[in-house]
Amino acid sequence: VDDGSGFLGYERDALLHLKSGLNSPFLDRNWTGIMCYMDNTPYWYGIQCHKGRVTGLILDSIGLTGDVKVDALSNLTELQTLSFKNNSFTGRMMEFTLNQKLRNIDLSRNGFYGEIPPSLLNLDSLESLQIQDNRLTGLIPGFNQSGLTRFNVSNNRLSGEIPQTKTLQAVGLSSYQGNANLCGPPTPTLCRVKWQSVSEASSDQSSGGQSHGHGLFVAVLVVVDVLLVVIILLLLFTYYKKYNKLRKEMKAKAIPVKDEERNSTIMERATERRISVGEGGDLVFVESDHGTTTFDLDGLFRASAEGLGKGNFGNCYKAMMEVGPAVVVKRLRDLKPLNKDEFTRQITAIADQKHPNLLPLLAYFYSKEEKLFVYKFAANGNLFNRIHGGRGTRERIPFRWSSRLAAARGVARALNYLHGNTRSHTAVPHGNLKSTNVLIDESDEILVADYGLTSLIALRIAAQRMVAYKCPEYLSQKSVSKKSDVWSYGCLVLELLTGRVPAHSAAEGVVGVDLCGWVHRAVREEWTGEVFDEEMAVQRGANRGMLKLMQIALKCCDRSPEKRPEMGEVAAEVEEIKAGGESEEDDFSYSSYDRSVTVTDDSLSATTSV
Ligand SMILES: Nc1ncnc2c1ncn2[C@@H]1O[C@H](COP(=O)(O)OP(=O)(O)OP(=O)(O)O)[C@@H](O)[C@H]1O
Repeated sequence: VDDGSGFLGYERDALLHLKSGLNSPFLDRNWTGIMCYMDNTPYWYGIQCHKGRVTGLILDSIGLTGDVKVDALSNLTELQTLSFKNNSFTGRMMEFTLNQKLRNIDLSRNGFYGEIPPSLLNLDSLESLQIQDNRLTGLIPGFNQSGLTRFNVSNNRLSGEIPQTKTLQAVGLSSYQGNANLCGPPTPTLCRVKWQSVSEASSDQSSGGQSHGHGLFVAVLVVVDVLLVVIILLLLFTYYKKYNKLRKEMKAKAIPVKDEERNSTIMERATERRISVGEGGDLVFVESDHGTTTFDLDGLFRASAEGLGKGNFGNCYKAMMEVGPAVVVKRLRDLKPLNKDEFTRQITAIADQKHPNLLPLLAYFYSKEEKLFVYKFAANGNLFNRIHGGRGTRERIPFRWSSRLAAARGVARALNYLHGNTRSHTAVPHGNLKSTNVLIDESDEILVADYGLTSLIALRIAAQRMVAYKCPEYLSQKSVSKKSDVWSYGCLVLELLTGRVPAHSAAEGVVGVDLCGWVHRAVREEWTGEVFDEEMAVQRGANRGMLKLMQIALKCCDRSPEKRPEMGEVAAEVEEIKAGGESEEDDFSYSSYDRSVTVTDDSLSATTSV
């Protein structure tokens, strides 16, 4: 019921009901309190509102699993946009009979199966239907809504003739590709052969030469089918026997790590602890300090897994084994075509990178088809959620200045190490620094993840997907360097200081900010004081430190790479910043701070070269 506060209680209940089936700790933390008030920016992640009513639900790429609760959606009668793109939903595709205002539906890149519900034909306002990359079967209903101009059912298992409606014929061939059994225009396949059942075919046999030929054809088909089934059964039987043998061998070969091994080299340990699964692949342990003694390949494959999300280079799962700490398994895709030795060399280089602020690689698995990385699980999530999650709700734990400074310090130390400025012998740029790749462990230590992938990912793919905060020279040259890392670090610090979602990580429909441009403008136009996240300002004594950190970040975000400082210099400057005020001068709190006062620190303005 609309109680006058600008939202409908039953829509909120419907969303909470929907959430209860989504298995998402992130939404559990974020979807609390009031979802939206009148036309203000919604408090809940992925919600769009108009006059307190839910008009959009955009939950893309956040690793949602399970079934969608259809009865919950039925209560969102003002819904115009629904997007669950790139998650791991399964179940039948839902009907939207009570969501008559739906204009955009995007369920692409999930595991929906079953038929496309014909009730979608009654959605008169439908403009876009994106259901590609699922497991849908059956015929395509005869969509004929005149406004439906964006339609994509590619990469499913649909079959039969594409209906000859104006709407379905107007969209290109690419909308249908990847469905082996679709026929008729716009595909080049003719729908000539009408498949008959065996009984129909044999009853036809008495009626002339043509049906005799057809009967022969069906008989050949049956024989081929039977042969195929026999071959498949034989293969399955052989595979089962081989699998059982390998399991027994594996159990016998698993060797526990001994204390004296801890100081041996990675390669020695890798060789000694190699657990062979025959031609299938190896699980190689490169780190013994994080409970790796407690699992083997079999245990890992049997562990219960929870999807953490789909990244640009593969999917991440949290694996919980019967004993020992949870680990994270990253299933890599789009790798360079490296042979096993080259792959091992690159991994050894990654595993060799050891720093308290780098997420440790525990083990890896290599087979021709599958490459997995096993990492320590960071129990307190990632920096993106820490900065932005649960805003405006009572559950939000404030992210204070001192903790943000600690995060900036941790990342600076890690990058400085990767850039070869400390003991590290090989200097490899990170190339993909962003707040979801900065993790927080159970003791609130900062752990930078995804380092070293530049050497493994196919160049063409890396060029498209790396560098979340894109620096100007990356846009023209498509290459990553230490200087592009420095730019990314500057942007990450600005995200920390402002609490704003940067443009690259904003979900569709959620407004993100070009942080560098925005803060540079604030400095130029002399309203710097207003860009700081209010949440940290409650703590006293942070004024000078915050300004100093912003000054460093802006230097890192210089458009010209040569003018950006080296990571060593940056790390040293960040180390010097004090978390609290030790002098009167440093006292600062937004409660006593006039936000209209401009902070025109000369040195700050001097750093901007935009
Ligand atoms: N070791 C870990 N412990 C806890 N959470 C993790 C761990 N590794 C990854 N995650 C989380 O899992 C999710 C998916 O991670 P993944 O690295 O696959 O994607 P991403 O960081 O969003 O993008 P990219 O592939 O570009 O790095 C992210 O939210 C990430 O923070």
